[in-house]
Amino acid sequence: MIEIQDLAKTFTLHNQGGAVIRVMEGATLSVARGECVALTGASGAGKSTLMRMIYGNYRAASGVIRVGGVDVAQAEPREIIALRRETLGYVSQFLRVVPRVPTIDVVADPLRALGIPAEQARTRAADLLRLLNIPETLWSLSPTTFSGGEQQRVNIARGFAHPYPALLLDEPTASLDATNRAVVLALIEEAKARGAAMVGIFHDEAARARVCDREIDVSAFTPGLAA
Ligand SMILES: Nc1ncnc2c1ncn2[C@@H]1O[C@H](COP(=O)(O)OP(=O)(O)OP(=O)(O)O)[C@@H](O)[C@H]1O
Repeated sequence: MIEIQDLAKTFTLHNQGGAVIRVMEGATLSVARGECVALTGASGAGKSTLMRMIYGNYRAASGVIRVGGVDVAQAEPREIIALRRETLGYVSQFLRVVPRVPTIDVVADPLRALGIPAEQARTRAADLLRLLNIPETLWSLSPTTFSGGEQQRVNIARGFAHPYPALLLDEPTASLDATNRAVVLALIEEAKARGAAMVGIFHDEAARARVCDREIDVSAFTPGLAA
Protein backbone atom coordinates (compact mmCIF):
# COMPACT_ATOMS: atom_id res chain seq x y z
CA MET A 1 0.00 0.00 0.00
CA ILE A 2 2.90 2.34 0.81
CA GLU A 3 6.04 1.75 -1.29
CA ILE A 4 9.11 3.92 -0.95
CA GLN A 5 12.08 3.44 -3.25
CA ASP A 6 15.47 5.10 -3.14
CA LEU A 7 14.11 8.30 -1.65
CA ALA A 8 16.42 11.26 -1.06
CA LYS A 9 15.85 14.61 0.61
CA THR A 10 17.92 17.77 0.74
CA PHE A 11 17.16 21.09 2.40
CA THR A 12 18.45 24.35 0.95
CA LEU A 13 19.02 26.95 3.64
CA HIS A 14 18.30 30.18 1.77
CA ASN A 15 19.02 32.32 4.79
CA GLN A 16 22.43 30.68 5.26
CA GLY A 17 24.11 31.36 1.92
CA GLY A 18 22.05 28.68 0.13
CA ALA A 19 23.82 25.85 1.98
CA VAL A 20 22.43 22.45 0.93
CA ILE A 21 22.14 19.73 3.56
CA ARG A 22 21.48 16.15 2.67
CA VAL A 23 19.24 14.59 5.28
CA MET A 24 18.15 11.35 3.57
CA GLU A 25 19.43 9.00 0.92
CA GLY A 26 18.37 5.59 -0.38
CA ALA A 27 15.28 5.31 1.81
CA THR A 28 13.48 2.14 0.74
CA LEU A 29 10.61 0.48 2.56
CA SER A 30 7.18 -0.95 1.99
CA VAL A 31 4.15 -1.28 4.20
CA ALA A 32 1.46 -3.81 3.35
CA ARG A 33 -2.26 -3.59 4.08
CA GLY A 34 -2.95 -4.43 7.70
CA GLU A 35 0.59 -3.67 8.75
CA CYS A 36 1.83 -1.04 11.21
CA VAL A 37 5.48 -0.01 10.89
CA ALA A 38 7.32 2.14 13.43
CA LEU A 39 10.00 4.57 12.30
CA THR A 40 12.86 4.61 14.80
CA GLY A 41 16.28 6.24 15.01
CA ALA A 42 17.92 8.96 17.08
CA SER A 43 16.64 12.51 17.22
CA GLY A 44 17.48 14.19 13.93
CA ALA A 45 17.71 10.90 12.00
CA GLY A 46 14.83 11.93 9.73
CA LYS A 47 11.65 10.28 11.04
CA SER A 48 9.48 13.41 10.80
CA THR A 49 11.02 14.36 7.47
CA LEU A 50 10.12 10.95 6.03
CA MET A 51 6.54 11.23 7.33
CA ARG A 52 6.19 14.72 5.84
CA MET A 53 7.46 13.48 2.49
CA ILE A 54 4.94 10.62 2.48
CA TYR A 55 2.15 13.13 3.21
CA GLY A 56 3.39 15.42 0.45
CA ASN A 57 4.38 18.33 2.71
CA TYR A 58 8.07 18.07 1.85
CA ARG A 59 9.21 17.56 -1.72
CA ALA A 60 11.61 14.68 -2.31
CA ALA A 61 14.93 15.36 -4.09
CA SER A 62 14.56 12.02 -5.91
CA GLY A 63 12.95 8.62 -5.51
CA VAL A 64 9.46 7.17 -5.44
CA ILE A 65 6.74 7.36 -2.75
CA ARG A 66 3.77 5.30 -3.90
CA VAL A 67 0.62 5.44 -1.79
CA GLY A 68 -2.19 3.44 -3.38
CA GLY A 69 -1.70 4.24 -7.04
CA VAL A 70 -0.20 7.71 -6.61
CA ASP A 71 3.51 8.66 -6.63
CA VAL A 72 3.49 11.45 -4.06
CA ALA A 73 7.00 12.49 -5.11
CA GLN A 74 5.73 13.39 -8.61
CA ALA A 75 2.07 14.18 -7.97
CA GLU A 76 0.38 17.48 -8.77
CA PRO A 77 -1.05 19.39 -5.78
CA ARG A 78 -4.63 18.46 -6.76
CA GLU A 79 -3.71 14.75 -6.80
CA ILE A 80 -2.23 15.10 -3.32
CA ILE A 81 -5.39 16.81 -2.08
CA ALA A 82 -7.50 13.93 -3.48
CA LEU A 83 -5.12 11.37 -1.96
CA ARG A 84 -5.45 13.02 1.46
CA ARG A 85 -9.22 13.15 1.16
CA GLU A 86 -9.73 9.53 0.16
CA THR A 87 -6.70 7.40 0.90
CA LEU A 88 -4.09 8.83 3.25
CA GLY A 89 -4.88 10.09 6.76
CA TYR A 90 -2.51 11.83 9.16
CA VAL A 91 -2.86 11.89 12.92
CA SER A 92 -0.39 14.53 14.02
CA GLN A 93 0.43 15.41 17.61
CA PHE A 94 -0.93 18.91 17.34
CA LEU A 95 -4.35 20.04 16.24
CA ARG A 96 -4.51 22.65 13.48
CA VAL A 97 -8.05 23.81 12.83
CA VAL A 98 -10.01 26.66 11.39
CA PRO A 99 -10.99 28.91 14.34
CA ARG A 100 -14.63 28.88 15.52
CA VAL A 101 -15.54 25.53 13.94
CA PRO A 102 -17.29 23.36 16.58
CA THR A 103 -15.44 20.21 17.64
CA ILE A 104 -18.16 17.91 16.28
CA ASP A 105 -17.68 19.45 12.80
CA VAL A 106 -13.89 19.36 13.06
CA VAL A 107 -14.25 15.58 13.42
CA ALA A 108 -17.07 15.21 10.87
CA ASP A 109 -15.35 17.36 8.19
CA PRO A 110 -13.26 14.62 6.55
CA LEU A 111 -16.48 12.62 6.04
CA ARG A 112 -18.38 15.63 4.68
CA ALA A 113 -15.52 16.17 2.21
CA LEU A 114 -16.19 12.65 0.92
CA GLY A 115 -19.85 13.49 0.31
CA ILE A 116 -21.28 11.73 3.37
CA PRO A 117 -24.52 13.40 4.52
CA ALA A 118 -24.16 15.79 7.48
CA GLU A 119 -26.22 13.77 9.97
CA GLN A 120 -24.40 10.53 9.24
CA ALA A 121 -21.02 12.28 9.47
CA ARG A 122 -21.99 13.88 12.80
CA THR A 123 -23.19 10.56 14.20
CA ARG A 124 -19.84 8.95 13.42
CA ALA A 125 -18.04 11.99 14.89
CA ALA A 126 -20.14 11.78 18.06
CA ASP A 127 -19.35 8.06 18.43
CA LEU A 128 -15.63 8.77 18.23
CA LEU A 129 -15.74 11.76 20.59
CA ARG A 130 -17.64 9.65 23.11
CA LEU A 131 -15.17 6.78 22.72
CA LEU A 132 -12.30 9.21 23.33
CA ASN A 133 -13.99 10.65 26.44
CA ILE A 134 -14.49 14.21 25.16
CA PRO A 135 -17.40 15.53 27.28
CA GLU A 136 -20.51 16.25 25.23
CA THR A 137 -20.63 19.80 26.67
CA LEU A 138 -17.49 20.57 24.62
CA TRP A 139 -18.71 19.28 21.25
CA SER A 140 -20.28 22.57 20.18
CA LEU A 141 -17.18 24.59 21.10
CA SER A 142 -14.07 25.16 19.01
CA PRO A 143 -11.22 22.93 20.24
CA THR A 144 -8.72 25.82 20.08
CA THR A 145 -9.01 26.41 23.85
CA PHE A 146 -8.97 22.71 24.81
CA SER A 147 -6.17 21.15 26.87
CA GLY A 148 -3.26 19.47 25.05
CA GLY A 149 -4.66 16.00 25.70
CA GLU A 150 -8.18 17.01 24.64
CA GLN A 151 -6.86 18.53 21.42
CA GLN A 152 -4.89 15.40 20.69
CA ARG A 153 -8.01 13.28 21.19
CA VAL A 154 -10.03 15.51 18.85
CA ASN A 155 -7.24 15.08 16.34
CA ILE A 156 -7.35 11.31 16.74
CA ALA A 157 -11.13 11.26 16.33
CA ARG A 158 -10.76 13.30 13.12
CA GLY A 159 -7.97 11.03 11.85
CA PHE A 160 -10.01 7.86 12.42
CA ALA A 161 -13.40 9.18 11.26
CA HIS A 162 -12.89 7.92 7.71
CA PRO A 163 -11.47 4.38 7.28
CA TYR A 164 -8.40 5.53 5.32
CA PRO A 165 -6.54 2.71 3.54
CA ALA A 166 -3.26 4.32 4.71
CA LEU A 167 -2.52 6.29 7.87
CA LEU A 168 0.43 8.22 9.25
CA LEU A 169 0.63 8.40 13.05
CA ASP A 170 2.88 10.97 14.69
CA GLU A 171 3.14 10.05 18.38
CA PRO A 172 -0.57 9.28 18.66
CA THR A 173 -0.39 8.53 22.41
CA ALA A 174 1.99 11.36 23.42
CA SER A 175 -0.14 13.41 25.83
CA LEU A 176 -2.78 10.88 26.82
CA ASP A 177 -3.71 9.30 30.14
CA ALA A 178 -3.80 5.51 30.49
CA THR A 179 -7.53 5.18 29.68
CA ASN A 180 -7.38 7.22 26.48
CA ARG A 181 -4.06 5.70 25.46
CA ALA A 182 -5.78 2.29 25.59
CA VAL A 183 -8.63 3.61 23.41
CA VAL A 184 -6.16 4.89 20.80
CA LEU A 185 -4.24 1.62 20.74
CA ALA A 186 -7.54 -0.21 20.20
CA LEU A 187 -8.40 2.15 17.30
CA ILE A 188 -5.02 1.40 15.72
CA GLU A 189 -5.60 -2.33 16.15
CA GLU A 190 -9.04 -2.02 14.57
CA ALA A 191 -7.56 -0.09 11.64
CA LYS A 192 -5.00 -2.87 11.16
CA ALA A 193 -7.74 -5.49 11.28
CA ARG A 194 -9.69 -3.73 8.49
CA GLY A 195 -6.51 -3.62 6.37
CA ALA A 196 -5.08 -0.13 6.85
CA ALA A 197 -1.35 0.29 6.17
CA MET A 198 0.19 2.49 8.87
CA VAL A 199 3.51 4.21 9.45
CA GLY A 200 4.16 5.88 12.77
CA ILE A 201 6.55 7.53 15.18
CA PHE A 202 6.03 6.13 18.67
CA HIS A 203 8.26 7.31 21.47
CA ASP A 204 5.93 5.30 23.73
CA GLU A 205 7.84 2.00 23.60
CA ALA A 206 5.11 -0.14 25.12
CA ALA A 207 2.59 1.21 22.59
CA ARG A 208 5.05 0.53 19.77
CA ALA A 209 5.63 -3.03 20.96
CA ARG A 210 1.89 -3.66 21.15
CA VAL A 211 0.66 -2.29 17.82
CA CYS A 212 3.67 -2.31 15.48
CA ASP A 213 4.62 -5.34 13.42
CA ARG A 214 8.07 -4.03 12.47
CA GLU A 215 10.49 -1.22 13.16
CA ILE A 216 12.51 0.59 10.52
CA ASP A 217 15.53 2.52 11.75
CA VAL A 218 15.76 5.58 9.51
CA SER A 219 19.40 6.13 10.57
CA ALA A 220 20.17 3.64 7.81
CA PHE A 221 19.05 6.37 5.37
CA THR A 222 20.90 9.29 7.00
CA PRO A 223 23.88 10.37 4.92
CA GLY A 224 25.35 12.79 7.50
CA LEU A 225 25.04 16.53 7.41
CA ALA A 226 27.87 17.46 5.01
CA ALA A 227 26.75 18.44 1.53
N1 LIG B 1 12.62 22.47 7.30
C1 LIG B 1 13.87 22.07 7.49
N2 LIG B 1 14.92 22.83 7.06
C2 LIG B 1 16.18 22.43 7.26
N3 LIG B 1 16.53 21.27 7.85
C3 LIG B 1 15.56 20.49 8.30
C4 LIG B 1 14.17 20.84 8.15
N4 LIG B 1 13.41 19.85 8.69
C5 LIG B 1 14.28 18.93 9.16
N5 LIG B 1 15.57 19.30 8.93
C6 LIG B 1 16.78 18.55 9.27
O1 LIG B 1 16.59 17.20 8.84
C7 LIG B 1 17.14 16.29 9.79
C8 LIG B 1 16.06 15.30 10.21
O2 LIG B 1 15.09 15.97 11.03
P1 LIG B 1 13.76 15.27 11.55
O3 LIG B 1 12.95 16.30 12.25
O4 LIG B 1 13.15 14.55 10.41
O5 LIG B 1 14.34 14.21 12.57
P2 LIG B 1 13.56 13.24 13.58
O6 LIG B 1 14.19 11.89 13.43
O7 LIG B 1 12.10 13.33 13.35
O8 LIG B 1 13.94 13.88 14.98
P3 LIG B 1 13.13 13.98 16.39
O9 LIG B 1 13.05 12.57 16.95
O10 LIG B 1 14.02 14.86 17.22
O11 LIG B 1 11.80 14.61 16.10
C9 LIG B 1 17.69 17.13 10.94
O12 LIG B 1 19.09 17.25 10.76
C10 LIG B 1 17.00 18.46 10.77
O13 LIG B 1 17.80 19.51 11.21
